[in-house]
Amino acid sequence: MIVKKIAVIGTGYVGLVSGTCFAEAGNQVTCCDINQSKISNLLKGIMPIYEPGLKELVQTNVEKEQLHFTTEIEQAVRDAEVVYIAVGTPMSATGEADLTYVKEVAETIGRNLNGYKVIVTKSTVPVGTGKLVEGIVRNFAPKGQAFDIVSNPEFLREGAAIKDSMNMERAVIGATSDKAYEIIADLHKPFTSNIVKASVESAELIKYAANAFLATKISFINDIANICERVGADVTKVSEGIGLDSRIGRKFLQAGVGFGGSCFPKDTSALLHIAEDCGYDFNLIKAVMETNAGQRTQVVEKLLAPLGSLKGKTISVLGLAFKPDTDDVRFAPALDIIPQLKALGAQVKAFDPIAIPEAKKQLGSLCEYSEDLYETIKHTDACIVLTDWKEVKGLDLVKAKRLLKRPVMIDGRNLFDLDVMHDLGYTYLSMGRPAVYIEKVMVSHVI
Ligand SMILES: NC(=O)c1ccc[n+]([C@@H]2O[C@H](COP(=O)([O-])OP(=O)(O)OC[C@H]3O[C@@H](n4cnc5c(N)ncnc54)[C@H](O)[C@@H]3O)[C@@H](O)[C@H]2O)c1
Ligand SMILES: O=c1ccn([C@@H]2O[C@H](COP(=O)(O)OP(=O)(O)O[C@H]3O[C@H](CO)[C@@H](O)[C@H](O)[C@H]3O)[C@@H](O)[C@H]2O)c(=O)[nH]1
Repeated sequence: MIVKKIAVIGTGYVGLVSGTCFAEAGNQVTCCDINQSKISNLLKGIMPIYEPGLKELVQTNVEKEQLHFTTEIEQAVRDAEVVYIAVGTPMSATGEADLTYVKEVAETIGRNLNGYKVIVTKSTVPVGTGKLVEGIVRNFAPKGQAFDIVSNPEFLREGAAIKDSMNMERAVIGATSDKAYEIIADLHKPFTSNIVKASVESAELIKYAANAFLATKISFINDIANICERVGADVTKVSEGIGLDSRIGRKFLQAGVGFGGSCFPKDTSALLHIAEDCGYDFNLIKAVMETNAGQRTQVVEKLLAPLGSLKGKTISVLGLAFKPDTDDVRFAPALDIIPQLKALGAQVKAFDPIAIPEAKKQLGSLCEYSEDLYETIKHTDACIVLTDWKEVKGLDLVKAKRLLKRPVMIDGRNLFDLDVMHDLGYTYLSMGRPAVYIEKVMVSHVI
């Protein structure tokens, strides 16, 4: 690999992780952001996100002087040979990807183009954004200044971001020239030997197709789970039975409260808009989104079955993050479900080991927060499992039952064994598995 000077614009989950990994591979990397406090914290060694292994890797590369942080984006662009765009592309009010930040950055790059550079989009962007960025850069760049555009989408998973980036299953590179392709392929040599060379448009679509396919697997198994409940089958067995067929595979077949996070909800919606824009009615993806929304309301319906009304009841919610090992709460099930519980008259106590500060920004005083699992459960009428944190998986069920006012658990992640829950005397309603129903929901002794 030939060492490069790289500017990464946007120091969020993707920019910070990929910038750090490029530095770890020996490149000179400057991560830039418009958010002053994010950059000043990073300069003090304070990470803006929770991601296993990130802090240590940042520290090592800052000490080696291979990783730098700045808000001076113009200078970073001027100094770089490769400029990565890693800003957010959030869901707009109408459901498509909002390209405001990408366009802003393209203008900044254009204005500061002082020699040949490869401009790479890592943000998830609709097909055609490569051309859009090219047009903006050309508009603001000095006349005749050469540059190339590359689409190099990101596939990391939150909670496993460093691992995924240092050891990619594949890299996808769509470039406007062979020269640019070779530069970006060379940068990826330390991370993977599987490189898919595609057009810019194909690379852009690969990202959405990958996320939509995974989301489809989840909604498919959730639909099967809903059928299981009606016919007395167990979705975990169905999932195992189909997943052992290598053509299907076992991954992403865990039924539950539906997918959340910063990517699947927004990217399925953006793909629907991409399809609409080219005159294609993508019914499958509409159904995937619809099934997912339904999984959220189901949890509340399951709670109403044993409790009747929620008025005057207190419910404990186990897990605020959209999945374990992250503090990200974007489109987390808890953000939908806690307001539903409140609207039905319940008081809510919520547990999370890491995501409370992020959740508070969204939910405010809608619930009480605690990092103590058993304090959260204590004196509540029922608990709902929303995130498969290891702390929740390892819950002492005997102790939890003693602390609960009623032994009622709604499990949105299918964490516990049905026989165990039955023998312990829980009313236990999970997703796509037979209900464990204790006829009389007794008020148990609270220690
Ligand atoms: N989070 C993930 O797991 C993940 C994985 C793959 C792809 N993606 C995609 O990558 C992109 C970034 O996602 P993220 O989760 O890292 O977002 P994020 O919100 O965590 O970070 C984006 C950063 O860009 C900064 N920014 C915005 N405008 C800027 C500008 N004009 N100049 C400099 N910085 C600016 C913001 O301040 C923020 O720090 C999105 O398109 C997302 O869909 C995300
Ligand atoms: O069998 C499963 C697997 C996942 N999920 C849920 O699906 C969501 C997404 O999970 P995951 O894919 O692990 O998390 P993300 O960090 O959002 O990663 C996805 O989104 C990223 C952003 O585009 C991509 O880069 C990754 O490849 C893609 O996996 C979470 O709410 C999970 O709880 C399920 O409900 N059942």
